[in-house]
Amino acid sequence: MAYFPFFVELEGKECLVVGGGDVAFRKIRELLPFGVNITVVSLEICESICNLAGEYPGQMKLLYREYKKADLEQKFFVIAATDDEQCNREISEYCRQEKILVNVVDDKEKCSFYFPSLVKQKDIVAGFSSGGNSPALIKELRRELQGQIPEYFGQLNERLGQIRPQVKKAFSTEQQRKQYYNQVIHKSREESRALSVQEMEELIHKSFTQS
Ligand SMILES: C[C@@]1(CC(=O)O)c2cc3[nH]c(cc4nc(cc5[nH]c(cc(n2)[C@H]1CCC(=O)O)[C@@](C)(CC(=O)O)[C@@H]5CCC(=O)O)C(CC(=O)O)=C4CCC(=O)O)c(CCC(=O)O)c3CC(=O)O
Ligand SMILES: NC(=O)C1=CN([C@@H]2O[C@H](COP(=O)(O)OP(=O)(O)OC[C@H]3O[C@@H](n4cnc5c(N)ncnc54)[C@H](O)[C@@H]3O)[C@@H](O)[C@H]2O)C=CC1
Repeated sequence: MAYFPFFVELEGKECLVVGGGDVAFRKIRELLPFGVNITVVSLEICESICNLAGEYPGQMKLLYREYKKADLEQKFFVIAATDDEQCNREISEYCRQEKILVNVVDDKEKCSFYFPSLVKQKDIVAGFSSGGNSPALIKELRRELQGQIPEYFGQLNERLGQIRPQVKKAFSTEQQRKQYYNQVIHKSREESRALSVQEMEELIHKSFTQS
C-alpha cells in the first residue's frame, strides 16, 4: 500500500543515522536544510559526510564506533544505513518496539517511513514515492518534474506568506481573499517574476479604490 506524505516539522528534532557511507550521505545532505540535529554513528565515516559537518556546524555530531542500543533512545527518527543486514534488522526491530520512526536502507519491509525523492525551492517542497517499488523510476520522475517549477516560485511563496496577515485584515470574506491571491499569482506569472511585497500592498489598496 502507498505511504502518506506528512510534512513534518524537523527543526531542532534529534535524528540518528547508523552507517557513514554513500547512502547515509545522501539522506543526511537532504535532511540538514530542514534544521534537524543529526548524530552519525559508524565505524567509518566518509569524507563527504565530514564535509557536511563543516557546512552545518552545530547540527551534526560524528561518533566513530559501532552503534549501541542506547544511541537509539530518545530519537525522533532513526536511519539504519549500514551495509550489515543483521545490524539494520536489529535497529528496525528495536525502533518499532519503542515506537521510534525508522528508515532501513536495504529493506523496504522494515521501514516505518520511506525517504522521498525530493524537490525543494525554499519552503516549497515536493516528495515523490514509488511505495518502495522502484527508486530508479521515482528518481527519473523527480528529474523530469523538478525543472518545471518556475525559479521565482520560492520567492513568490515567501512574499505571499509575508502579505498574508494584511490580506486577512483587509478582506472579510474567503472569496475576496482567494480572488486577491489569484490576482497576485496571475500577475507574477504574466511577468515571470515574484511581485514585490510593496506591489502586493498596492494591489490591496487598488481593490478598495476600485470598488
Ligand atoms: C524503500 C527505500 C528505503 C529508503 O532508503 O528510504 C529504498 C530502498 C532501496 N533502494 C535501493 C536502490 C536504489 N535507490 C536509489 C535511489 C533512491 N532511493 C530512495 C528511497 C528509497 N530507497 C526508499 C523507497 C522510496 C520510494 O520508492 O518511495 C530515494 C528516493 C531517496 C534517497 O535515498 O535519497 C533515492 C532517489 C533520490 C533521487 O535522486 O531523487 C537508486 C537509484 C540510484 O542510486 O541512482 C537505487 C538503485 C536502483 C534501484 O534499485 O531502483 C535498494 C536496493 C539496494 C540494492 O540493490 O543493494 C533498496 C532496498 C530495497 O529495495 O528493499
Ligand atoms: N535505500 C537506498 O536508496 C539504497 C540502499 N542501498 C543499500 O544501502 C546499504 C549501504 O550502502 P552504502 O552506503 O553504499 O554502503 P557503505 O559500505 O559505503 O557504508 C556502510 C557503512 O556502514 C558502517 N557500518 C557497518 N556496520 C556497522 C555497525 N555495526 N555499526 C555502525 N556502523 C556500521 C560502515 O562503517 C560504513 O560506513 C547497502 O548495503 C545497500 O543494500 C544501496 C543503494 C541505494
